[in-house]
Amino acid sequence: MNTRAQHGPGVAGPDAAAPETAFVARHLSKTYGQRLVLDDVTFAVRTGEIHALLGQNGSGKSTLIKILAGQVAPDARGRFPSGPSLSAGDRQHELPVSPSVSAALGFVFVHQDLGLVPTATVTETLGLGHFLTNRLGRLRWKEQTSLTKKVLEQYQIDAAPWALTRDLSEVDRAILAIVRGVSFLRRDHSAAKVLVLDEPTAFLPADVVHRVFRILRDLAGEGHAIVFVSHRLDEVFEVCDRASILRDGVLVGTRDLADTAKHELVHAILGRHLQPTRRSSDAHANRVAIEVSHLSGKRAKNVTLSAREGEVVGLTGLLGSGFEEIAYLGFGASRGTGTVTIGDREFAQHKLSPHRCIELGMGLLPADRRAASGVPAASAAENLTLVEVGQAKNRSRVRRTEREDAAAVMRDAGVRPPLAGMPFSAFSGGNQQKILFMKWMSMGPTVLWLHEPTNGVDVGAKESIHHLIVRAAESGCCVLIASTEYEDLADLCDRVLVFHDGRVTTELAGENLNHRQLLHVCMSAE
Ligand SMILES: Nc1ncnc2c1ncn2[C@@H]1O[C@H](COP(=O)(O)OP(=O)(O)OP(=O)(O)O)[C@@H](O)[C@H]1O
Repeated sequence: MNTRAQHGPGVAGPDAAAPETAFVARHLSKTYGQRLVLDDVTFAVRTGEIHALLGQNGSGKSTLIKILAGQVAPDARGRFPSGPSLSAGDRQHELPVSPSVSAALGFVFVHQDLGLVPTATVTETLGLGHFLTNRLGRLRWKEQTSLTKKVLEQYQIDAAPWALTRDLSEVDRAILAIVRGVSFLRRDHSAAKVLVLDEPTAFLPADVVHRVFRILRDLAGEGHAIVFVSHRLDEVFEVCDRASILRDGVLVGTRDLADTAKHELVHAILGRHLQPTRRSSDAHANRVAIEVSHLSGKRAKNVTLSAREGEVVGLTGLLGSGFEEIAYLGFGASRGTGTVTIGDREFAQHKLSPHRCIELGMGLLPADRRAASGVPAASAAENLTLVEVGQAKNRSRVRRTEREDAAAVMRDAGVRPPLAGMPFSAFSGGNQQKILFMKWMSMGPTVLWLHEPTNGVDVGAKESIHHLIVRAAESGCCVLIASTEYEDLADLCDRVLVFHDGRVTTELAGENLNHRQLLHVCMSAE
């Protein structure tokens, strides 16, 4: 193992002049109000490596990246006498730098929010900063468009060059942002040497993730450096060479991943080991909680399935295979055909509405928690009691419940901080998800649909959400999880239904249910 990367916080990293060092950021501290969110971090990355930057939600990863990008100024002095600096190649700058100096030092960023202009076309997005022009400075649109077409083909993006980025699917927007970053590095005479990707795979299905990884490996092979932020540790082990770990703003170590086990990495991130969530259930003896028959929608075709009280059932497949639609059809949140039976009451799908489903004891936690689930400006307590408010005749009773119970519920679910009056938007993604989960649990549901319940949440929050799911099932709730997180499905579910082309083609349970088998079945269906 190379000891140069093993420095802790505050210890000078490798010499910037060493040939294999892509950049070193030294003595980064950042205080917001009274809170120190980065504490004298020194972060070094080599050329030709894919370097993971890991840590729980709120550990300081994005702040560090924004300092590199020139979007956030670090504190002038940390606990050490020398101020913050950034060295890349043979250039060294005191921090803060402006975004243009960051670019001149060779940094290219794909931020968490992707940074695409919604009203820009695909061609404008890819061409920005290096449009083809003639000798008079006029744009050569025809050539630019055919260049865009080639890039779209090369990276298998399903879009027209003139399409607006806001009209692309979430997946295509994410790939477009990554490809734009990559094309900066590959451009002739480009100064760009370091690609920084802040959670690029959060919304990407497994097959697309592998496509992105191939691109990243090629870039690293060409001598570029890549910083990769992710909460998905399997992906980190698959594509990264080394990992630096932030815990509460402190860089607790840099590890060579070939010499590190997953549990060691988890321990470094959390400062403790995970509690296992695998469970055994005997739900097969329980009553059927929900039955859907011949359900069809935009993608789902004639799907029939049933699940029992206390059972955890996974629905999976490649993105677009139809599994992700069932939750919304079953909850009456999108239109289709077929029937849904809850208890002994059968409903035509087109007669279902979310309001009716809630009355019947169903809940749905959608994947897009910000836009489709939580109310950002409302407090945690208000979000927690939203279902009750919708159903209640007496609003003042609800307000009392809100005041009295919210903090206790939040503590019980491990929400940090358990401040009932804090706006929902101020919580990290993982804590938002715990609040929304508890919102549904407060009505004692018989059936709970979850769509990608741990998307973008850190390894600790994921553990808490898994425990909440297990607890819900143990209390008799039937939980149906639509997800492409194969390892989680294998850990949590009694059985998993795999979709292909809108239909359930395989059911895995017992010994056959493990993440490798799930991945294999999903990919081979393709
Ligand atoms: N502009 C800001 N003002 C006040 N506090 C901030 C600001 N930006 C970030 N923070 C706080 O700084 C801490 C670190 O945030 P940061 O976004 O860097 O974490 P992160 O590790 O990237 O988290 P995630 O994995 O959720 O993206 C958090 O507690 C966050 O609430």
